[in-house]
Amino acid sequence: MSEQEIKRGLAGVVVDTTEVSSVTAPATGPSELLYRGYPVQDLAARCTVEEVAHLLWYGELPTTDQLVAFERAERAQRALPDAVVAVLDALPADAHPMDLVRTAVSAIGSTWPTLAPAERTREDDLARALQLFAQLPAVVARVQRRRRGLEPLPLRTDLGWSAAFLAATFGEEAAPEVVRAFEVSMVLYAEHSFNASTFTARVVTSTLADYHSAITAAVGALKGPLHGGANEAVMGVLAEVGTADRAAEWVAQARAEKRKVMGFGHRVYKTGDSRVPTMKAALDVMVEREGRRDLAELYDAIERAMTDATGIRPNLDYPSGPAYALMGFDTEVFTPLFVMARVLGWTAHVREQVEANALIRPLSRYTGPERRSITGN
Ligand SMILES: CC(=O)SCCNC(=O)CCNC(=O)[C@H](O)C(C)(C)COP(=O)(O)OP(=O)(O)OC[C@H]1O[C@@H](n2cnc3c(N)ncnc32)[C@H](O)[C@@H]1OP(=O)(O)O
Ligand SMILES: O=C([O-])CC(=O)C(=O)O
Repeated sequence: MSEQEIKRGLAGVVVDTTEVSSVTAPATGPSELLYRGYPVQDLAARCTVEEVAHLLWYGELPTTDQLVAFERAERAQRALPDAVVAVLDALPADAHPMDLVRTAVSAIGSTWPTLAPAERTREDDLARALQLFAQLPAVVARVQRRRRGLEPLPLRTDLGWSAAFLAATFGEEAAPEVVRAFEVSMVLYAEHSFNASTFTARVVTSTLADYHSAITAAVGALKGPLHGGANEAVMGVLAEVGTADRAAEWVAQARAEKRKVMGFGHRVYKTGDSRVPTMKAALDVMVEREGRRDLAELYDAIERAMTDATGIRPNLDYPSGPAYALMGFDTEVFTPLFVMARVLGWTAHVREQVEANALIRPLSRYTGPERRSITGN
């Protein structure tokens, strides 16, 4: 057993099967991401987040009647429970938004009964998933407004999930192209197989722990800058580089210092993240709207400099970060936006784990001191 090859970070290890999504990343040629068989680009172009939620949870895109019922159920649950509002309001206003979101998910969980594992049903799990999907926008909108000293606004129920969130955050209905750009980002962020946060949710679920423990842990895993936190960290890169003409020199310096450039590289995709072109198109819409050619030039220059110097390609966080900035979000709120979408994938995987559970418990190779005795006092 001790002679087994160690795959640090589980790189390249297939640990289970999944029907939720597939990531194909050949050594050469284009990569592909499918949600239950559908290319993510097609879903981003043609579907709402609500339709994608239905697909991820139930395995199929909704019929017209199913969508009406699904939207009605989601809209009915948008208001936060009083207990969750009280918890959020008791936390420091300057706490990192991801800390507030993580605590909110845990607090939402406390409003549900803890079920014995044998009592757990698919219906109950899906009801919890729907509530999280419906209420996370209220949490994030509240957090964003509080950072600006603004009173929270209720989520409107006459608007779709994305439009209602943007209206509750910024106090007015967003233009249709902004809603679409945001919606595209949400569809692209919704699911990505066994990434670190989803795997975290599956590990917690594998112990038969409760639903919200798994999702709370997943939020924690997403916060790190090697994973979801990179969309926030990208803004630091753009700010440091400053202007397009400095990109090549800055990248050379980062390489010399062996610094990771946030928003670039990926554990699975080595020839490019299949989601980037779609998100870049959404960013371009925001750039045109806001008249920010300077930002687009800076973005392109850093990408070119990275590709020329290292061959390392951008991941989804690279275009998402500046797109969210142009939509008007604070940088620290970018990863909570990722949570709002990825909760769909996490909850789909939690259910899959429950339905074919095996405790996730790998082995380690001990490299500490040899067996020894306690001597003296
Ligand atoms: C939605 C998402 O979560 S996507 C990921 C978001 N994360 C980021 O953008 C953070 C920046 N990127 C990274 O740190 C990495 O690319 C990761 C963590 C995402 C994947 O990394 P791994 O698969 O573990 O590869 P690893 O970090 O070992 O990198 C392999 C080589 O490429 C280099 N490399 C990888 N990414 C980067 C980067 N962003 N900047 C500079 N060099 C990089 C590494 O330094 C390493 O070089 P070496 O072999 O000379 O030591
Ligand atoms: O798959 C990964 O490792 C990271 C990622 O791109 C995601 O979670 O969307």
